[in-house]
Amino acid sequence: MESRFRIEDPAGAAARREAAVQRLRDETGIDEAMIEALVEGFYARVRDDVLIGPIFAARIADWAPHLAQMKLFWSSVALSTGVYQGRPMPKHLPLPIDARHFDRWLELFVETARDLCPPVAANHFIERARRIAESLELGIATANGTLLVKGERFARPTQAWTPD
Ligand code: HEM
Repeated sequence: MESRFRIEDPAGAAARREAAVQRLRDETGIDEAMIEALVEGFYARVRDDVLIGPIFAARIADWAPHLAQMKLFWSSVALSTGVYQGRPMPKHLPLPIDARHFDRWLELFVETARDLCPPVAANHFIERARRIAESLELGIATANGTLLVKGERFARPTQAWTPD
């Protein structure tokens, strides 16, 4: 009855989870201080960016809670700590964004990770950021009535130029 024992052994499950988190910390060198520096550094660049900065500025009045949430998110994503409880998809579906915005977001993320983290850690963050960005873009496309095939990108129709 190995499997029943496991289900009824929350202390054992917690210990196994803790060991898995520790393995990820050891393998990647990622810790809370690195996540904090990455998140702070990344959103400083985002806020200054002409393409995606205004999208955040229009929606985030108080950055402290957003940054705190993003640190929990990256702890969960990079180290599987489970400390982030949110759902990113519904927050992004109403945003006026497409492939161009995701490309810029990723460009800034890659630059920041490479500047602030050793290569193994940077690659670990970047690989996960790419996967999540792709799934958010896919979700946004679907919500806008476009089914993307693998490798296809979501482009909103550009506004026609009119003289004023
Ligand atoms: C064009 C790209 C993106 C833009 C403009 C964008 C913008 C935003 C904005 C404005 C919020 C705050 C929403 C709110 O609180 O109402 C937000 C939240 C968030 N974003 Fe993004 N985002 C982008 C891409 C990404 C990507 C690629 C990831 C993950 C790798 C991500 C992860 C998150 C998370 C975890 C939250 C917090 C959700 C929560 O409150 O639980 N975003 N984003």
